Amino acid sequence: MTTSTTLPFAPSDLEAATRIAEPDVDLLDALVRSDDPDDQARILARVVLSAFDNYYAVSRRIPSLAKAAFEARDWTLTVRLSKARIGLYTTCIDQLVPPLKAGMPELVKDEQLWARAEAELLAAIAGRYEADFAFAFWHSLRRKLVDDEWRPVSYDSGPAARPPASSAAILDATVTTLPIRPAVIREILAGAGLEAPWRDLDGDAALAAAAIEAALEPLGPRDGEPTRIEIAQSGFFRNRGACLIGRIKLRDRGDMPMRSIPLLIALLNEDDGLVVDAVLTDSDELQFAFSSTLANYHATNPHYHELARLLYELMPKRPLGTQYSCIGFHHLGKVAVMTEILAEHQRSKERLATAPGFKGTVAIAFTMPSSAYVLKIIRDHPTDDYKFDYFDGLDAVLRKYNLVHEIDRAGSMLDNIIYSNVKLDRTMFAPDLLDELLEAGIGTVTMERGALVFRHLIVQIKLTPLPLYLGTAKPDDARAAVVNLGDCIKNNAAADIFNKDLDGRNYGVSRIRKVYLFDYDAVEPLTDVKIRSADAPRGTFEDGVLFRPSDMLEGLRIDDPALRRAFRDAHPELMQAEYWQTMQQALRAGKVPRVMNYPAKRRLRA
Ligand SMILES: Nc1ncnc2c1ncn2[C@@H]1O[C@H](COP(=O)(O)OP(=O)(O)OP(=O)(O)O)[C@@H](O)[C@H]1O
Repeated sequence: MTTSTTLPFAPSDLEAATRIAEPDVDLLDALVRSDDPDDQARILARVVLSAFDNYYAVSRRIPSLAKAAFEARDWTLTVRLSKARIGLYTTCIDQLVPPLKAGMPELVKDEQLWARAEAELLAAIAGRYEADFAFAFWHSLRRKLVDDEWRPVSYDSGPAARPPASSAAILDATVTTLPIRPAVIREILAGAGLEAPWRDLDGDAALAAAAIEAALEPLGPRDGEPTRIEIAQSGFFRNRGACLIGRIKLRDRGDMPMRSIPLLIALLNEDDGLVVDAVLTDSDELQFAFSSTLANYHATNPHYHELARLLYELMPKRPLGTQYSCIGFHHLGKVAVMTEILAEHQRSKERLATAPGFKGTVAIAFTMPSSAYVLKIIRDHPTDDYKFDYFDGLDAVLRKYNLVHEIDRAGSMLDNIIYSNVKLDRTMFAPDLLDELLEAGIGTVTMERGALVFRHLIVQIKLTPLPLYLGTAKPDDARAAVVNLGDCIKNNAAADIFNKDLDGRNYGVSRIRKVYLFDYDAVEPLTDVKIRSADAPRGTFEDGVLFRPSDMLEGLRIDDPALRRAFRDAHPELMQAEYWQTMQQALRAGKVPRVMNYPAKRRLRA
C-alpha cells in the first residue's frame, strides 16, 4: 500500500489558512473617537483581545495542518508551517502598533487608561484556558508601544496566572500486565489517529514491544505484574517526523517501589507507509529529541500547560520554562523562564554575578550559582581584547542572536530568549557586577528606583563552558566532548551557520553531555564565507569572511595535545577545504542535510 503523495495545500491555501485577520477597524475607530475614559478602556481591551483571538485561532490551526502535512508527506509544507508559526505572534502585535500610535498618541503615557483597560481585559478573559496567554499578548503590545522609552513592562502572568497544571488531564492510560504484548502497542499506534496507512503495523508493534521489554529489564519486571502505559493525547509533529510520548509505570510491588520509564515512539511516514522508526525510553535521549536547539514540535493538544508539565516530568533535567518553547509557545516560555529566574533568586537568596569562564569581549554574562540560566547583555562597544578589526555594533549582534532563535538550530546551537525593557531589582546583583553594568559606556542598562532596567536581556540555558569542562572532566569524558564539538560544528554548518571565531570557549557542554554553540556575535552564513585551501597564499587583502580549514585546530585553542589529536582523528574532514565547499554547494542547491535527533541504536530497523 502506498500513501498519497498529493499535496494537500497550494501555497495560496497555506497563506489563507495562516493569514491573521486585520485588526477590527470599527473598534479602532470607536476607540479613537471616544473621549470617555471608561469607554476607551473597554474598547481598548476589546481591540487587543480581538487581535489576540485572531492570532490564537491561526496558531491553533497550525498543528492540525502539520499533522495533515505529515500524513500527506508534504515536507515543503511542514517547513513553511514552522516558519509561518514563529513569526505569527510578532506580526499580530505589529499590526496593532501603528493604528494605536497614530490614532491615540497619548495612549503610551496614559497609565490610568492602561490600568483600567487591563482590568477590563482581565474580566473578559477570566475563566478562559488561554487567559495567561492573552495577558502575555497584552504585555507584549504594551512593551512594543513604549519601545522608545525606558519603561519596563512586567513579564509575569499577574492575575491571569494559572495554578500549576497536572499532566494527568492529558494522558490516556492503558492498564495491562507484563510482558507488554504487541497487541497492546498495536492498539496504541492504531489509536493515534493518523490518517495514513501503516507499512507493517503488526511488525512494528512487535519490534516496539520488544524494545520496551528490553528497556524495562533493569526495573526487575515480573511476568503478570500490573503495568500502566500513559500516552499523551497529542501528536507531536516536526520536519519529517512525528512522535507519541508518555511513560510506562510499574506499581509498588512490596519488594520494589513504584517504577516508571519515559516513552517516545518516533514515527516516520515513508513512501510505502507509516513506520515506527525508534523507541526511546531514556530521559536524556528524550531531551535530545525534544531539544530546544531543534525546530519546535507542533502539538495537536491545545493544553499547553499540561503538555509542558508532562515534558518536564519526562525530562526533569531541563527547566519547566524551556519546555514551553519546544512546543512552540515561546512567549509563554519567556514568561515562565523569567518567573523561574525570580523564584530561583527568592529560594536560594543567591546574587547574580559574572558567569564562570572567560569573560566576554562583546557580552557581559551573569548567573546565580544554582540557576539553570545565564543572562547576557551585549556591550555597546567591545573591550580592548576584541579579536576582530571591525565591530558591527550592538544591533547587528542582537540580530544574530535573534536569527539563531528563528532558525532550525540543528541540535547544535542554544536557543536565545531575548527580553526587552526588563526590570530586575538591584538587590539581585553582586556589587562588582552592578558596577560593571552601570559603568560608563553601557548605554543599554540604567538604574531606576532601586531596579536595573535592561534595554535587552538575552537568556540562555546554562552550560559548562567547554574550557572549564575539559579542565575537570575524566579523560574519556573530555575526549567525548571534543569529538562532540566536531559534530556540533558540522551541524552548525548544515544549518548554514559558521562561527568565524573558532575558539572552543564559545561552546558549552550540557547536563546530558552534548556540546552546543552559545556565542553568536561572530556567526556568519556559511554560504557567504570564502573557503581557502592550505596552500592558498596568505597576506593578500580580500574582502569578506575568509576561512582556511587548515587553521581550524589551532583556532579551537584546545591546549591538551591528546584532545587535539582526538578531534583531528574523529573529524579529519573539518580541516579540509573540500568538506566546507561541498557543504556550501549543498546549501546553495537548497539541500537540507539530515540532522539525527536520536541515537541510531534506538532505531528499530538498521
Ligand atoms: N549559555 C551559557 N552557559 C554558560 N556560560 C555561558 C553561557 N553563555 C556565556 N557564558 C559564559 O560567559 C562568557 C562570555 O559569554 P560570551 O561567549 O557569549 O561572550 P562574548 O563577549 O561574545 O565572548 P567573545 O569575547 O568570545 O566574543 C563565556 O566565556 C562563558 O564563560
